Amino acid sequence: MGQNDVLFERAQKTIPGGVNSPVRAFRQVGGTPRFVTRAKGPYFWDAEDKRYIDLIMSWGPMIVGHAHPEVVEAVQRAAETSFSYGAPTEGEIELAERLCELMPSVEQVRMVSSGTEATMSALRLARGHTGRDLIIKFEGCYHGHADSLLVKAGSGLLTFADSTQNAPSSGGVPHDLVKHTLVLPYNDVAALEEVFKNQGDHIAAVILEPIAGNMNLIQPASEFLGAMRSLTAKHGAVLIYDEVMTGFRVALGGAQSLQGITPDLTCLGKVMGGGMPMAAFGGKKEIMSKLAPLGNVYQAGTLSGNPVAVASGLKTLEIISRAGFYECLTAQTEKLMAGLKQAADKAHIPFAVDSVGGMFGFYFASKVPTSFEEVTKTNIDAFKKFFHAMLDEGVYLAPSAYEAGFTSIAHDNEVVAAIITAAEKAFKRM
Ligand SMILES: NCC(=O)CCC(=O)O
Repeated sequence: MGQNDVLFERAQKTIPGGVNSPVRAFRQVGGTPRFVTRAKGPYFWDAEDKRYIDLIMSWGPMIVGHAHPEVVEAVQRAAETSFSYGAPTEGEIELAERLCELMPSVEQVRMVSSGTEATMSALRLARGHTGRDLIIKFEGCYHGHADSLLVKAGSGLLTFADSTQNAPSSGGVPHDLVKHTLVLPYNDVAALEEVFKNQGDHIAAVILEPIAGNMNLIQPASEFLGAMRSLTAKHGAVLIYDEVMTGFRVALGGAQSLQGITPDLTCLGKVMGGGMPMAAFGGKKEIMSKLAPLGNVYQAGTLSGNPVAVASGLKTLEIISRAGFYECLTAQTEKLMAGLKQAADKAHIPFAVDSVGGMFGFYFASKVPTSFEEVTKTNIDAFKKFFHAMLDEGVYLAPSAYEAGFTSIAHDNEVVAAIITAAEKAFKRM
């Protein structure tokens, strides 16, 4: 028994399933989760001191690489002045100003501590603003684990549960609550038009991942986004872009900057905190001013705008704003995906790839899927074999075929070449 097995056995005694978030548990692929001891740049080391090239980067946040010296210094400096005040600081204003500058649709922003809090609060705000209850979400999109959003949800719910029923994806979620959640297929314009035609004036909000990253990576068609923007505007519903995953990862201005869409509200997290518990939601001032203490929509948090997390976020945003950052990140990620595809082709394995900025998807299928249904038809057994062969070779992929992958600016030519060499060996072994 190795040290990872020892720790996993010990963890399961006091932590349900041995993990603090289900996607870490290797449930789809089998085997023992790796217990991390340290990380630097594109690498982390496990409890057996084996080094891995990290291709999840904490599921997105670590876009400048692990333990970037400038971020570490900023965090240390902030930590020395206390971890939390529960009172406002100038750093919060600076971070809010920076977020509004980088995403012009965000006129005002409020900070929270996790992506779940951001989407949950945005939804409450949209309902408070419109005085309506109904919301629309899309199959396979995951917006954190707030009750209303756990219907046909992606991420861990797609990996572990039966997400094929139009019922709560999780136990503990009242049917009475999710009856206000309408679920439509991603990229289905006709379904969207139909719902707005019949119930448009009762819809508070449409929430979506503008590039879905919780059912592998799925891109939206531009007609789908265009229809969504015009239908929500016409019927007075709030369009919520959940950019927790895509914000500052696919481009400096998020997916909305690539798509030319101006949402009413945007949810942010992951990269904006540089790996600290930090998230935000923001958008039109007219809507944001409905929040307490100005308006009657309540939302709060002891650690919201936490000074250490603000320092980490501000420094991370500074680094990613430097000239050439996204050009380099995008080129390296594309090079990686092209290399993986070539290696699979050589081994005659049906394989497709996609990427946007520093976010990628690969699929054991002959073409890139465009919907939740297509993703569930990809070859999961082939994925499992590939996952374990890559793990043996020292490359850590998301332990599920239903999650996107993430690179960082530290994934340079040498690292990309090492991943491709590992993949050539892995495909041969399959
Ligand atoms: N799709 C997975 C994630 O975004 C990470 C959050 C989690 O642990 O569920």
